[in-house]
Order: sequence, then C-alpha cells, then structure tokens
Amino acid sequence: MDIRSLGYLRIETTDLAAWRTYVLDILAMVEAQGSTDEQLNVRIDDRVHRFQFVAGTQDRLVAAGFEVPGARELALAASELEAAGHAVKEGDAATLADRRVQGLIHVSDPAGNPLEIYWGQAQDHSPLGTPYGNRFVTGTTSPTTGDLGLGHVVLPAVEIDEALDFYENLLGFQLRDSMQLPPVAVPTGKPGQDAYRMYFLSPNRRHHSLGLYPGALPPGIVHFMVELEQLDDVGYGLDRMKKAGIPIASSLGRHSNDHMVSFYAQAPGGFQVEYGWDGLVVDPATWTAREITSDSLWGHEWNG
Ligand SMILES: Cc1ccc(O)c(O)c1CC[C@@H]1C(=O)CC[C@]2(C)C(=O)CC[C@@H]12
Ligand SMILES: [Fe+2]
Repeated sequence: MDIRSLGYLRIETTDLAAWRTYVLDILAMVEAQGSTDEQLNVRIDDRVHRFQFVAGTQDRLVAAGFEVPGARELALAASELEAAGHAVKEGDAATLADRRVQGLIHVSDPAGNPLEIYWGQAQDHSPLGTPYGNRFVTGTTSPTTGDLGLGHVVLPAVEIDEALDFYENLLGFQLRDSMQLPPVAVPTGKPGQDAYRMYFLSPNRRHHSLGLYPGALPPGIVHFMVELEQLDDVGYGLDRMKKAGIPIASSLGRHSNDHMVSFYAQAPGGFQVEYGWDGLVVDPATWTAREITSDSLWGHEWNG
C-alpha cells in the first residue's frame, strides 16, 4: 500500500476551550480556516490544517489520517484492506469537505484504532505567522513541504502482534526499531507476559510516524509529537508550559532511536504531547531494523 505520511489527527474533546489555549498559546500553532465554536482546526505548515479538535462528550482520538498520493492509490488501498478482511467505509461528502480532501476511506487497525486514508488535501497559501516565529518540521527539502508528515503519533494496541503485522505488511510501513518494556510500564497490557514490546514505524524518511504501545489507554492515543525547527523553540515551549502550570510528564531528553530532543507535557485530553527538535531522517533503502535498550541517551525523567 502506498501510504506516504501521517497527515492529520482528529481529536474529540470535552474541553475545547482548554485545547484552544493549549494549542494556540502554548504549542504555538495557528488557528486554521473552518474553525467554529464546536471545532478548532489547527495549522502548522502549508496544509490547510493538521489537527482538528471537535467538541464532544469524550476525550478520544477520532481518526489518524494517513496520506496516499492519489485516487488510484486510495482505490488500491481500499481493495487491499477489504481483501485482507478489514471493513472499509467510503467517506461521505460532508467528511471530505470537513477534512478538505478529495477522497477518503475509514478503516480500523486490528487494535481498534480509527484510521482515515485520504488523498488530495487542500493547502493554505497564506503566511503561517506562528505566535513566536517558530516553525514546525514537516518536510525534508523545506520545513513545510509536508513529505515527513505532521510528526508522529503513538497508538495503544493490546493486540500488538496483529497491529504490527497490519502496519508493516498491509500498510507498508518500515519497522525502524522496537524496545522491550517491563510489565510495570504496561499496566493495561495483555496479562501474563514478562515483557512487552513497543514498535516504531514509518512510511517515509521520518524515523517514526507511528509508535505502537502494547497496552490500552482510554483516549485511544498515548501521545503525538510535533517537531520544531529550532531547539530554542522547544525551550520556549517548555517555559510556556511551566508558566501555565501544565504538568510536565517527562523532562527534556534525547531519544536513543530518532535522536529527538524533546519533553512531554500533559494535554487536556488525558494523554501527552511531545515537543521536539532534531529528529532523525533515515534512508529507507539502507535502514535495517534494530532494538533499542533504553528510551533515551540522556534526560527524559518520567513523572509518575
Ligand atoms: C522510546 C521512545 C522513543 C522515541 C519516541 O518518540 C518515543 O515517544 C518513545 C517512547 C516514549 C514511551 C511512551 O510513549 C509511553 C510510556 C513509555 C513506554 C515508557 O514507559 C518509557 C518510554 C515511554
Ligand atoms: Fe514520541
């Protein structure tokens, strides 16, 4: 399957006002076209939006959007998913208009995570104008070309073997590495295992666009990561988090696999946001899967 990137995240929230402040004032993203009292669309690059926060009764991931090059690849994706026994639903006109895409299908991964696969998302050609002049890295040739996708997302997957097979062999993501976790780090994993494994994959040159965590989490998302162009933008972000009294889930550190320097903060929905810099871009043609034995080279002290 010809998936190219993680394109967008759609998140339902019980507190849209909190997300609005968090995203615009602290993460320093930009309100996008089409926002209403009930929905906040958020821009970080040349795409019309990369995040949509929708007012609702739950805090949960509604969809992770994955991009294919065009209509032919979307049709192929739909038939391959159906042939493999996954129920596919075509996006209706209202969904296409809301996502600002030209074609879309809904499907769930074997762990039940809701996905949308789409092509032809609209761009916004007006200057981005972030609050602090910060820029988000979504591309290799220019920060904003988008080929690396919005960043990464870590999804829960109790049925992790099935999920890994789905992303690797059906969606065509490359396994970049994995890490064993002690049972204490996976309280909601499948019972009776002495170790669990977390996986990092991507369909593009970003080291990982997707992490799979081997336990269940109510919001259906462990964290999402956005990458800043400058280290100082991460530092300024950390200061804004602290000033706003937002709990820091993990201190600044550098990951051992993608070499990202990042911190993690609690987000309004009961999951986390990773704010990073200097993530690794790999050559898929020469990459070989490996195992990391520690999550970080330094730092990343996790709080409770
Ligand atoms: C290990 C790692 C490397 C690069 C990343 O971007 C990244 O997010 C991580 C994993 C962080 C990871 C997590 O998401 C949930 C809680 C985890 C499993 C831990 O208990 C240690 C590592 C944590
Ligand atoms: Fe991460």
